[in-house]
This record gives sequence, C-alpha cells and structure tokens, in this order.
Amino acid sequence: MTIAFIGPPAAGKSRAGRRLARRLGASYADTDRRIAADHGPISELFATRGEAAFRALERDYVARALREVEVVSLGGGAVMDDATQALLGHHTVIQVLASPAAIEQRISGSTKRPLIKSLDDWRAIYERRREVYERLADATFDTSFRPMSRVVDDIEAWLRETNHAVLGTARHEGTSTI
Ligand SMILES: Nc1ncnc2c1ncn2[C@@H]1O[C@H](COP(=O)(O)OP(=O)(O)OP(=O)(O)O)[C@@H](O)[C@H]1O
Ligand SMILES: O=C(O)C1=C[C@@H](O)[C@@H](O)[C@H](O)C1
Ligand SMILES: [Mg+2]
Repeated sequence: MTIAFIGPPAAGKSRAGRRLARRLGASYADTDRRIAADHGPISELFATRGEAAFRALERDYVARALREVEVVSLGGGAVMDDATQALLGHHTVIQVLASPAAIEQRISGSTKRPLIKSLDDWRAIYERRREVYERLADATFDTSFRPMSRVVDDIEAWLRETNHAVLGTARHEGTSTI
C-alpha cells in the first residue's frame, strides 16, 4: 500500500514525500518530476500541448507510481481525475496544507506553476478542489512556518499509531533526522 501525498500547489507535497521516504528508506517518486524528466518542463507542456494533454499523461504516471513505489508525491491537480480518485481509495492518502500567508511567500517569484500566478489564483484553485482533497485524505498535516523535519516527525508518528505496513517493509531508519 503506497503513501500518496496530495494537496494544493506549494503545500509541501514534494518536500514532505521525499523526506519521509528518505527517513524510512522507502522507494519514492514525484509524478511531476517524472513527467518533466520524460517530457520537459510542465509549464512548457501546458503551453505547447494544453492542460488536457498534461492531465491524460498525469493519470498514467500516477497509476504507475502507485504500483511501483512506497511513497509518491502527486501534482496538485492529479486528484481531480476520476480514475485517480478511485485508485487512491486503495492507498494511504496524506494531505498537506499551508496557510495563504505561507503560500504567498512560497509562490512569490516562482514561474514554474502554470496555473498559479498570484495568491488569488491559489485561493480559487484550493476552494474548487478543497472538498476532493478532504474526502480523499486519511490524515492532514499543516506545513506552514515550521521545519519540514518536524512535519515529517508528525507524519511518522501517525504512521506508527496506525501501524502502517510501510514501517515493516521499508528499510526503516527510525532515528534519522533527515
Ligand atoms: N515547511 C516549509 N517551510 C518553508 N518553505 C517550505 C516548506 N515546505 C515547502 N516549502 C517551500 O514551498 C515550496 C513548495 O514546496 P513543495 O515543492 O514541496 O510543494 P508541492 O506541494 O510539491 O508544490 P507543487 O505544487 O510545486 O508540486 C518550495 O519552494 C519549498 O521550498
Ligand atoms: O495544481 C495543479 O493543477 C498543478 C500542480 C503542479 O503540481 C503540476 O502538476 C501542474 O503545474 C498542475
Ligand atoms: Mg510538488
């Protein structure tokens, strides 16, 4: 059973997922990174092939990552796909969130997100997707204004409470502070 990180843009899906996997010695993938490695930057994909083509690619990359690795960070919009929603029902889904004030700092000056040019864009997207993120999530962790290592401490503690299978299968390095 894979652990999938979901949440709005810049919430911390990639950082939290990567860190958790490193700490657990678990296999990891970031679907945005995999798509970009194979097809070029996502902003260019949006510009040249359009969002619909990106979403079709994304669906396949998400399905493959959920089969292949123990921890996966999804793109922010991946959960809006019906097939992806159905697949996620068979996995452990962790939502990460951050406050608008934290998001504002993170997105300022960044051009890598084609759908987010301002905090208002972010708010509108989050409000549109909020119900879906909440419905799919097994647990939610706030990443605003705190070190990611502390966030990952909380996630690891939750996995222990729920006796998650990844703790038995991954090469666990319990005392690491990565
Ligand atoms: N806890 C944190 N404290 C400060 N900055 C953070 C924290 N978490 C993430 N960031 C910053 O926020 C940005 C987004 O983080 P990350 O890429 O992990 O988010 P994401 O949810 O994967 O976003 P994306 O929509 O790009 O996939 C990064 O620039 C990162 O440096
Ligand atoms: O929220 C979204 O729709 C997106 C988020 C990013 O992770 C990328 O997947 C892409 O920029 C689209
Ligand atoms: Mg990411």
